[in-house]
Amino acid sequence: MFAKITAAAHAAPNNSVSNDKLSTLMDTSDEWIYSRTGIKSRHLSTGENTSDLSIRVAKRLLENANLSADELDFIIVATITPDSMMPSTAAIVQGKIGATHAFAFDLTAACSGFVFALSTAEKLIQAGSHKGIVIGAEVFSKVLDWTDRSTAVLFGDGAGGVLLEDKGTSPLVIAEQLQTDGSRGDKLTSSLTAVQSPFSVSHTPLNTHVTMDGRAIFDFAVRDVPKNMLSVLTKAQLTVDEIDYFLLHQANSRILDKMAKKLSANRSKFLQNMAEYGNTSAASIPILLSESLENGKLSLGQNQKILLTGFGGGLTWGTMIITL
Ligand SMILES: O=C(O)C1CCN(c2ccc(-c3cc(CO)ccc3Cl)cn2)CC1
Repeated sequence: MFAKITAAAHAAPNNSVSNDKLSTLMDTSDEWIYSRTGIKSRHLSTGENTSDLSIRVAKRLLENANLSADELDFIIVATITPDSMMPSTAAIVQGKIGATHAFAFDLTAACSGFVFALSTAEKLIQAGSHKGIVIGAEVFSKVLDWTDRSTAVLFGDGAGGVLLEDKGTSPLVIAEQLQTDGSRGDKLTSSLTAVQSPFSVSHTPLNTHVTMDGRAIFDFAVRDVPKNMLSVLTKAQLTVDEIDYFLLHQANSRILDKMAKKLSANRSKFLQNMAEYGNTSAASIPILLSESLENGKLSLGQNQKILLTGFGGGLTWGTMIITL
């Protein structure tokens, strides 16, 4: 059998913060933020951590699929804002929902995390696992520098996920290509840790907050990512017109404009919800997927072909063309 997405869900903190609200905290404006990014507001935690959002998603997935947690074989959480490194956020979820037969691990690939995790999960199903959940989750608000308006206004908190089961009668993934370029990793960083011990000879103070060379990352997104998308279309022997919808990492609406142009694709096929969520990193694609299934744009079991592309810190980027 093949892997199949049999449920999707998403969750976000109730606290929605508008651009105007942010302009009372720092020198910015709704006009600047919206015109440059397409973001109008974002959900920001008032106390929920990444595991709490992930647990809400996991419980909704199990409800939607009428499954009990002890039927799960694995849980993967893609995040760069875990509650802790040890235990992993996935392990916390496993314990809290009672998935007693599931192995669980976090996966770190920044804004490409959900795509990397879904690709990994498909291979677990092909290798014999029967049911697993893949969650992208972030509480980005805890790693942002709230005195840096160039990054603080861009990101938000949230989680989304899918249930994978070995019920497919054809492959889930038509084609994929995952890529990394660590030589440009310094262009987008967070949570740096220094070597500090009785044996360390010196240490330079680190900026543990999110740092981003916006120009470099924007250029990376416009130059490298479309090439990756086109090569996966070629591998799949599909044209852009044969893709029903494009679900790209929700970093910036102008990026989606440029991607659609580069691919000579219909811009209206590039779904987006950054207006409400901002950039939720590894959570952005699964939240968009879950909302698009809820609003009927996407449907499970109708053989829709969708193209998922994540891109961001690492640098990492990756595209999967999947059949729903
Ligand atoms: O001055 C302007 O117009 C600014 C210029 C800088 N901007 C940026 C730059 C980069 C990103 C971004 C971030 C990630 C990380 O998830 C991934 C992919 C991208 Cl393309 C988002 N916004 C905002 C508007």
